[in-house]
Amino acid sequence: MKLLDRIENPSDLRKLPAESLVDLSRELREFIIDVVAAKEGHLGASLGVVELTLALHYVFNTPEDRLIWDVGHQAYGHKILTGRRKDFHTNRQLGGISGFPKRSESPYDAFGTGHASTSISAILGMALAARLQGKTARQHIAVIGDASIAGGMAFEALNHLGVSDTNVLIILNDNTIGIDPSVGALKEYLSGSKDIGNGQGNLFEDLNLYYEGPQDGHDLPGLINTLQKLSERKGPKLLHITTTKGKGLRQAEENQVVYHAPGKFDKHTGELLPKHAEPGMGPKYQDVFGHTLVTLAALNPDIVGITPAMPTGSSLKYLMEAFPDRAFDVGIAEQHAVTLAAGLAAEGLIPYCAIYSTFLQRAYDQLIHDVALQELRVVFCLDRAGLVGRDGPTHHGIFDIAYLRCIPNMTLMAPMDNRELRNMLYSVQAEDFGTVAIRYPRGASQNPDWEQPFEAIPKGRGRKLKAGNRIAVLSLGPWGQDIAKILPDTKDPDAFGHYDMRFVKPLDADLLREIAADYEQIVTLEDGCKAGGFGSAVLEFLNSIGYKGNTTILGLEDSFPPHGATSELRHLQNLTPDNIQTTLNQLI
Ligand SMILES: Cc1ncc(C[n+]2csc(CCOP(=O)(O)OP(=O)(O)O)c2C)c(N)n1
Ligand SMILES: CC(=O)[C@@H](O)[C@H](O)COP(=O)(O)O
Ligand SMILES: [Mg+2]
Repeated sequence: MKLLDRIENPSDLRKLPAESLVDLSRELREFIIDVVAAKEGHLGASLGVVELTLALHYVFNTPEDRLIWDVGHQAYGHKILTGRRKDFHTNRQLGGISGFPKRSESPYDAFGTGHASTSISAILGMALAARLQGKTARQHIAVIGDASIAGGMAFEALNHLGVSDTNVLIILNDNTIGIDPSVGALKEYLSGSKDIGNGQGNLFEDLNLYYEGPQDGHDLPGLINTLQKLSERKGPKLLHITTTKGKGLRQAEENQVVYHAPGKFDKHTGELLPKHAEPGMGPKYQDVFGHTLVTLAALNPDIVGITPAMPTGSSLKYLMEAFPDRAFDVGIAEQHAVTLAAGLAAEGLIPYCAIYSTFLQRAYDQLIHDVALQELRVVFCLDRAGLVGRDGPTHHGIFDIAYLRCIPNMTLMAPMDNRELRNMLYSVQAEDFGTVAIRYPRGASQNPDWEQPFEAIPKGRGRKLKAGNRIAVLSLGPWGQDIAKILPDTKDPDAFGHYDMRFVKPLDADLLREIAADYEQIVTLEDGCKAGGFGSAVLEFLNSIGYKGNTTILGLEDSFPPHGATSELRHLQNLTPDNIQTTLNQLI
């Protein structure tokens, strides 16, 4: 029997002699590789912390001692050792375990994560609570990566931690990379000062933390030793370890960007399995964005690009390659990215700031105070808008319509397909739309021949795609393509008109008046939360002009959608193309 099969939870682990843990680390790595090869998910980060994970659960008394994993994409080993080995094959599947720590899933998941740089604040909160509640023996540990510790929240928390006199241990897992290589002065400080442990000018010691390191994070006996020593030391402390992302799988070590989340691969050879593109599909929306921006930047010298730590994911990397001086990866720093864009715009440049919809949530005040209020011309390219699939509730980009449309001076639009995305990106530099957000989803678009000559889209103008005589369907974004396919198969195709509204703000008031005059019913459709979204905006307008017909809003219910394939999540919301067709038939 394998050692790993004997571990139901960390108390089993703690019964093992320390000498057997190196064998266990091999088994744990192999287990992660086996499952992720077939089921997909985040790989490199978990492989890099196998020794750390074993050492932490061996030395500390989890779950009584609190352990938080920043971002949480590196917590697969933690899940496997804490009661979820048998369920691990369900990782990120609908109804299965989450790909991130989740409080409702296990008492060992002390804090839910997914977005970066939260762990130090959260663990400090727990440590302060322990002190107030008289739990003086409890230990509090946060594991944070070299890219995540550069995030503003982490710095804010370190500032507090250093004067807190709490029982907190921060483990800085330094593998010199985030998803893409880490950037910035802190990265240079960490990688350039191999002897920052010598006490001279050590940033962390200067912030009042007891510091140990840099230490080899793959030396399991060494780690256990250090953690045992640190567990006996009171006060805030930081252990700096160096690890290799992807450790134990050659390809993952050599190609760390791709093997961050590689998709399916051969568990024996490590080679990626080919992805089968569906016939008739176009490139990913991200690539349409990335390549179009390069074309536009060549035409317009005022264009610059910004990404907070997602050059590959957002495809801003193409601009970084073509115009290195005009593209900025600022690291995990969404708030800085937005205000940086404001500064560039204030000087007359046109920043295209590519941010995942879910991560822009973090920079809401910057968006209002630094950009919109000052009427600055910044183009927010809101990637991963709508349901994102297996990353789940921490990552769905479903709130942006609601949180953006209430901001004065904003223009908010969504392309129905890749050509429209291309034309929107073109239009916002040809004409001044002010502060703009263009939202588009994760993954493949339709239309292989998307690179057509640019056509300007006038601000606030939707378009009629099909006339009808009873019910108007007003779609926003790519789900409009489903409508175009569904309508001919409804019970009465002539009944339905179809409008691609393109803009949530400003709404196309002229077109809406026309629609209200011509149709007895209106249906809206969006890949976003219904509460306060596009449908709400249309309903508010129709109410203001005294529309007497029925309005049906189709969108996501007032809940956090779980993780799973996007098609499954649409099914749960009654929003697959088939579901929508049924709904439309019922309205006739
Ligand atoms: C606020 C926020 N921005 C961006 C991301 C996307 N993201 C997930 S993991 C990651 C890199 C994390 O790097 P690091 O902290 O060094 O951990 P490692 O992957 O190297 O273990 C990024 C940018 C995120 N999860 N949260
Ligand atoms: C953990 C994290 O936040 C990222 O790795 C995220 O999973 C990336 O999502 P995409 O795969 O959509 O780029
Ligand atoms: Mg890292």
